Amino acid sequence: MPDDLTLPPRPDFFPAPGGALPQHWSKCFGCGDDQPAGMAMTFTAGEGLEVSGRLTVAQRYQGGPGVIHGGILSVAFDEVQGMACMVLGGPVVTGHLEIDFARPIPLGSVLEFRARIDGMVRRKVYTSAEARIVEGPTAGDTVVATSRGLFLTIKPEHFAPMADFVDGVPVSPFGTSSL
Ligand SMILES: CCCCC/C=C\C/C=C\C/C=C\C/C=C\CCCC(=O)SCCNC(=O)CCNC(=O)[C@H](O)C(C)(C)COP(=O)(O)OP(=O)(O)OC[C@H]1O[C@@H](n2cnc3c(N)ncnc32)[C@H](O)[C@@H]1OP(=O)(O)O
Repeated sequence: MPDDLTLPPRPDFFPAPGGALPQHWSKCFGCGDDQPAGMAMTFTAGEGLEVSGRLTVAQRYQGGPGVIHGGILSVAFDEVQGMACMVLGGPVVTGHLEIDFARPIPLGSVLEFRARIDGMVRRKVYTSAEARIVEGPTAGDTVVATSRGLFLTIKPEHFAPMADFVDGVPVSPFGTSSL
């Protein structure tokens, strides 16, 4: 990480700690309630710049025998670190994401993710996150996976060339929540 990073303020529009965060896009595979095949993650604001996310590890997320697929875990980290960027009040996309898979995560577990912005320079937003199993046979305080991400702030027009590929009219596009 560069050493000239700054931290954004926690904005007035951000919910109080424990408050639900809106979806960023209702057709999102990670969090959208207009995406039946998706992962239906939910998010709440934490203290300071922290954001929490929850994922129930469904049977269909299996990778190795009885455990979560690493790609699914990567989606969850992408999502929660993207949501941590919501304090910026504008859109971001992932430029780089890295994951450390520290412990096996059994199917049926409920994972809690905590993420935050560690610093920014120009359009670059450096984030980190960790996951714990909060429900299930191996639940505990152990960190089961960690992640670092680089997000780039973008203009909303970034998505304009892709508009024709959206699968139908979103029922409830930006700024909605299934909570
Ligand atoms: C997915 C929908 C998101 C919708 C968001 C809408 C509203 C929501 C509001 C808040 C967000 C809330 C929640 C988001 C939740 C979940 C997020 C999921 C996010 C995703 O899942 S999103 C899909 C995967 N993602 C992509 O689809 C990106 C494809 N990609 C590109 O579109 C370009 O690649 C882009 C835009 C990344 C950069 O392109 P660009 O031309 O704008 O910028 P440029 O190249 O000039 O780089 C500027 C500075 O970043 C450095 N830099 C760039 N890339 C780097 C890399 N990889 N590693 C290290 N440094 C990198 C350069 O070195 C330079 O650094 P320096 O300033 O020091 O010179």
